Amino acid sequence: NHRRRSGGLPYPPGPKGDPIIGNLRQLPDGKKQPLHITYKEWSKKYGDVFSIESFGNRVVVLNSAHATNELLEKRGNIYSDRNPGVIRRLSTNHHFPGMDYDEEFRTYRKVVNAAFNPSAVKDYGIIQEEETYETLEHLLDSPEKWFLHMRRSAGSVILRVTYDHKVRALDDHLVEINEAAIPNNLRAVTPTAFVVNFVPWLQYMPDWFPGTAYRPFVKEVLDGHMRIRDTPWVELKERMAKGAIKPCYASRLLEMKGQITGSDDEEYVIKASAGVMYGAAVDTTLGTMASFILAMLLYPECQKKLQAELDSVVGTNRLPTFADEDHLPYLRYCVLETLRWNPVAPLGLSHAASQDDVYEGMFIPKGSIMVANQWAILHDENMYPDPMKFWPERWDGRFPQARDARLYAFGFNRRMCPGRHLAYRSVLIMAANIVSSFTLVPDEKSPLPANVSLGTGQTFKCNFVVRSPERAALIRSTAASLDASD
Ligand code: HEM
Repeated sequence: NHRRRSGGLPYPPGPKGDPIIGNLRQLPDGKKQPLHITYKEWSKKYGDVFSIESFGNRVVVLNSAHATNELLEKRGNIYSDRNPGVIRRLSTNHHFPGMDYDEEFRTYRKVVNAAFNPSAVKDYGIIQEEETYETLEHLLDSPEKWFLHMRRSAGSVILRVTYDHKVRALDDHLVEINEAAIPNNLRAVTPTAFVVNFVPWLQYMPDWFPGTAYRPFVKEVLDGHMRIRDTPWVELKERMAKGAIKPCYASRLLEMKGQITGSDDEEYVIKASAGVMYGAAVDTTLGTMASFILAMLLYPECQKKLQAELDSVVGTNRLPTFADEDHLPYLRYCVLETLRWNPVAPLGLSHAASQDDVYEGMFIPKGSIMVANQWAILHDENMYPDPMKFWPERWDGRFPQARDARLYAFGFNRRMCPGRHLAYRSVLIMAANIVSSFTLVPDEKSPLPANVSLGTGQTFKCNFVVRSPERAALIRSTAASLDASD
């Protein structure tokens, strides 16, 4: 069958496996070193496109911009499904990040883009500024809890943007139901997490049969989706009925209801799409902020240069706003460099092939899981010389071959992160304000990690030294004016 479908062409090369279980024994578990590093090493041996296989499931790993351009971008129409695991499929119920690239998915993306395109996102700038100023005050009060303050801030930005719901503390009820759903969602999209993903006929066996214990898990995932969709929606509708709501993703889309895609169930699409935002936004934005802070600690000369730019453009009598962005090139380089130097999703979110395909003489069968090693691309020395170094100046035009880090850090083509404009601006405004108000100094007794990885809850110590009593007073007075307008 393979010979007929592939015309005798080989699969992309890879480590030699065993019969049936394939590469199961070679699969790195990521404990010794992160997977993206192992994959980059293997790409030197097998080529920038290599593959591994187990129980007939093939994973194709793309380690170069050339390969992601040729496949995920140019042939995006056949490489935009999600991984074909049974669990992913069973737990996708209107959860669009897990959907294949089908009609329903396209409706969701249309709706999301209507409220998250670059011009719509500008309207949320005021929310991002206010949450940033509030975080500065929290950093003055309890700098040792910087990670928690930023978590609150990231949560409040996304819940205000989505539902006009302000988060005052991390015990907020919407934060809690969203946080509770995240681990299950991550497990649901991990192809190796359940036997039934490898042995699909298990789904037709009775509950007593070994390997069917995934069923309560799927129910839990689906229940979690319902909770995070319904709870804020009911509250939103109540407040809208009273006329007590500021413009946000949900209200903006409800005003356009019926005109976005023409479909009858547009309100359900708005509600279900809103429900995925917290989970997609918080850890990613927070991880990127933590990477920025780490970079400022490890590269104090960059921090000094950024402070000098902010001082000369913004001065000392006010805090940075989005209106300053165009005058702060070094700030923009620092944010791009953060996304490149320590991408928080180093292997992105895998896609899948919806058809058989041939690439440079290699056969890629339908259903293959496509992993883009975004970290390897963002550390390709042909585009980014001296790639391990945090070097914002690389973005000043001196390397014409350096493609914008956002083209890789946010994924590809039809699945590319729809929150990228919002995310970029969240990091930019927070980075500007923190460095303009504080000097970040490493803690002498605690060594710094070399990088930050997502979802581990791993953090590090950083001293936030306010730059002057006047700046502290400015933070207090700005935060007080926010409280007054609340
Ligand atoms: C710096 C922060 C962020 C990074 C690095 C990031 C990165 C990514 C990546 C790599 C993907 C997978 C793309 C692909 O499959 O090719 C993705 C998907 C997604 N992101 Fe983000 N993201 C960030 C912030 C956000 C924010 C703030 C939101 C919401 C406002 C968001 C919403 C989503 C959604 C809904 C998807 C799924 C898209 C789909 O399946 O079609 N992300 N993101």
